[in-house]
Order: sequence, then structure tokens, then C-alpha cells
Amino acid sequence: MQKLVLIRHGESIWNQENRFTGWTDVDLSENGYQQAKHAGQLLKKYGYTFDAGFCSVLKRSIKTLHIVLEEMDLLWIPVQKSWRLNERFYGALQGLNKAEITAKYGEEQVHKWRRDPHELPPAITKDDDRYPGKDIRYKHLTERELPLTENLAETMDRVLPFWHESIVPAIKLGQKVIVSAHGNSLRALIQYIDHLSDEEVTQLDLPTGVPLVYELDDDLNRIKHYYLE
Ligand SMILES: O=C(O)[C@H](O)COP(=O)(O)O
Repeated sequence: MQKLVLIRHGESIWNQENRFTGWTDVDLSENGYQQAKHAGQLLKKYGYTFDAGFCSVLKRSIKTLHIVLEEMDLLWIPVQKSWRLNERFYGALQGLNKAEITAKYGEEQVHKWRRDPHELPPAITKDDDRYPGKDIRYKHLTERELPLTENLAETMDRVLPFWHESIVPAIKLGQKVIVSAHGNSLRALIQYIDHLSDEEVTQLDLPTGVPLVYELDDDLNRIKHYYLE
């Protein structure tokens, strides 16, 4: 049996302000720092340790992992960052207030944008300042990989190659792994690991900054999962 720990980053400033975030590189709120710290303390208290960490290239995920590892005195372990673990790219919704968008387009449409795995939020265009092609950290991505919008299914398509090529090999080597990522990149991963239907993943919401432990068998099938609280 292998344990894998997934953690959604601590609360960000835009989570607090109720704004669509996506690939916007927003920092943790003070509460988010405390959540990450608490997560690290819990992991330590329950005797967890890690050999490898994985996070996105967004600072809320990077800092969450850093703070957790700092609490565990494990800052020295190798950490791999990948854009593939980034939050789902929320297109033209990025930066907008969720309540205002709900007032404008109605709850049903906003729920679809947020939770329907195949619904695409309105896209940006390449001349938009939010286009990732303008951000140096994505300079190695092909044009096809640079999103203008993304639904959960597309998010899963870009998360899974990283899961199979980087995370799975580490687990199979017997390493203890922690993945710090985002609400939707983790929902995509969980849909895959747990074989959830589209209907089931629609119901799945992850809290910020709470470690989610997966116990996996040798073929990486889930035995059970639970939050550490
Ligand atoms: O990008 C965001 O706005 C959040 O991290 C996730 O938002 P959601 O719960 O609306 O998908």
C-alpha cells in the first residue's frame, strides 16, 4: 500500500474576494498561509514524511507546498513544478467576481461554467493581457498548449501526461509523494484516480489547504481516501 497526499493550495486573495482566478498568479491570503501551516503541522503530527513534492507554476500552489514542507522540516526534498498542474484556465472569466457574473448570467449558466466538465467558459483572444503566451514562464509551451479557455475535460487531458510521466514513476519507486495543486486540476486528477463519472465529479468540491490522503494498491487503484483534520 502506498500513500499519496493531495492538497489544494491555501485560500488565495482572489478566493477571498470571490473572483475567478484560473492561471492568474494570485498570492495566498493571510488565512491561506495559516491553512498551509496547519496542514504541515497536521501531516507532521500524524507521522507523514515525503520524498518528493509536485506543484504547479503558480505561487499559491508553490508557497503552499513550501510552507507545508517547512513545517515538516522537509524543505530539502526535490520539488518539481509543472504548468500541467495549474488551475483550469478560466478564459474571459478570469478576474471577474463570481457573484456579479451570477447576477448577470444566472446561476444555472455559472454553475455549468464552473462544474460541467464539458462546458467552456468564454474564451479570451491572443491580444488579451491574460493570454499565457505573453507570460515568460510559458515560453516552452506550443501554441496548441496555450489555452484561451479550458473545461475540466481539457484540464484532465493536460494533467494526466504529468501524472503518468512524473508522479506515477515516483510512487512506483516507493517514494512518498505530495502534490500541491488547484481546485480543478485536482478534481481532474481525482476523477481519473477514482473513476468518477461526469455527474459525480460535478458534485466534487475540494476545501483549500486540507491534506487529502489516498491509500493506493500496487496498481495505484484507490483503497480509501480521507481528509486529515
Ligand atoms: O480559479 C478559481 O477561480 C478557483 O481556484 C476555482 O474556482 P471554481 O471553484 O469556481 O472552479
